[in-house]
Amino acid sequence: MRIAIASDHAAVALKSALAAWLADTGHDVLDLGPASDARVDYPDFGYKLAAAIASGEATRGIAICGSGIGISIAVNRHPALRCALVGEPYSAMLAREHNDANVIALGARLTGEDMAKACIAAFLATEFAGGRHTGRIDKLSHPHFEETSA
Ligand SMILES: O=C(CO)[C@H](O)[C@H](O)[C@H](O)COP(=O)(O)O
Repeated sequence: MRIAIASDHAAVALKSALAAWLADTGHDVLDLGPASDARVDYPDFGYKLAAAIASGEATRGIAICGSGIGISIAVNRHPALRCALVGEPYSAMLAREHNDANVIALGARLTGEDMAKACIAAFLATEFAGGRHTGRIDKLSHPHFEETSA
């Protein structure tokens, strides 16, 4: 399974550490940048990651910015992507089991390297449970915003 990883300037150091760790543990890693900590805009790298997953260039993705918020919003703009912002492994596991997330987002200014690794390990080890969750995932692909009568 190929894993794409991308960040903004706030998370370059964590991204490099995680990419090296993933490669050391036998994963095929696609590092989509940035290559330095020069200031960049998280949407550009979130969109790059989303495109790599949507095209099949990678199967799963890890998106990192300072808080994880901006880049997770960017990734989720792509209709084929489900990105979950996580800070501990239980959420990372549920993001796969219930939400079939293809990307997790992490906040480098909030989550340390060891916790980030634990989140990624849970994310990569968990399969989508299907069943009652399948229809809910389908609804995410076909959003509807009718007003309720309440
Ligand atoms: O998108 C974010 C906030 O939701 C990220 O934390 C960014 O990394 C952050 O906004 C970058 O901030 P900076 O002051 O430009 O380093």
